[in-house]
Amino acid sequence: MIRFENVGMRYGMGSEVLKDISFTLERGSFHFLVGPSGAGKTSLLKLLYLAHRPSRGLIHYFGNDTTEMSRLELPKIRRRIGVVFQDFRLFDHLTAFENVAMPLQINGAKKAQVAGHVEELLEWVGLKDRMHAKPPTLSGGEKQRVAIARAVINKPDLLVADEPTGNVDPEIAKRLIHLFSELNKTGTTTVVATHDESIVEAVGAPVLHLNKGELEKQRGFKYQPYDKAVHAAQGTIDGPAEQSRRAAILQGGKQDG
Ligand SMILES: Nc1ncnc2c1ncn2[C@@H]1O[C@H](COP(=O)(O)OP(=O)(O)OP(=O)(O)O)[C@@H](O)[C@H]1O
Repeated sequence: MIRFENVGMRYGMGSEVLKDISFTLERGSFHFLVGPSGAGKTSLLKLLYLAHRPSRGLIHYFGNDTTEMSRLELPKIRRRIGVVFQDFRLFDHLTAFENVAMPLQINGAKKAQVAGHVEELLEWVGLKDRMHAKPPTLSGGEKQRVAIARAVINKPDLLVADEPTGNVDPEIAKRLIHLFSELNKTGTTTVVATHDESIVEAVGAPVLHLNKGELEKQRGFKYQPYDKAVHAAQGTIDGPAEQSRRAAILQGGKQDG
């Protein structure tokens, strides 16, 4: 469903912070992303939630090649992705309830439909009694839980979470990971970047291990080379034009900041 092939990424004119990243995320899979500080986890997540374009390589999304997508098409795909940012990015002028309700309202849900659903989710993350509070009055862990509720309320096709348990105690962390795995069971492909080895061990999901911008180990991970995947999906082999287009992109011929 999502495939990276020989992906590189750089910030501006700097050197590559991600190099030759290749993996496939099957629909409905759950993966952890681990690695030391500065390894490139947040950068890889930015590629995954389409906030940044690769400097080389191919990223396929829900059957589309992102290097071919226009800036108008990207927002449509982004609406299918829930993101928990490391720094939360809540709207300070809105209450916890309003922050969580926002993705539903953007998608056109009626106010009456929204209320019950938002309350239920806030209760689940242990914040029902804080739902009318605004982010500046919430603790770090409370903000994190609001950010998680907002990311999952739409049942996204892909959930990307950057250190989602970094500010909460172990009991809440367990609960949040349980929420992710429940959502995952309903079909949401999930990628969680974390430093917390105990969570990785407890869940036992496949792990992407980044080190200095490279994928070092892929425990329990299945990578199918592009040609084989296309061949399997379509029963065809790419024509020469497609092959040379791909070769040019993989060599960095098609750049974008
Ligand atoms: N906006 C940016 N501009 C330039 N370089 C950046 C930017 N953001 C990150 N980097 C660099 O990219 C590399 C990877 O950073 P990244 O934040 O992806 O790592 P990380 O594994 O998420 O680290 P941490 O665990 O500390 O959050 C680092 O060398 C970092 O200095």
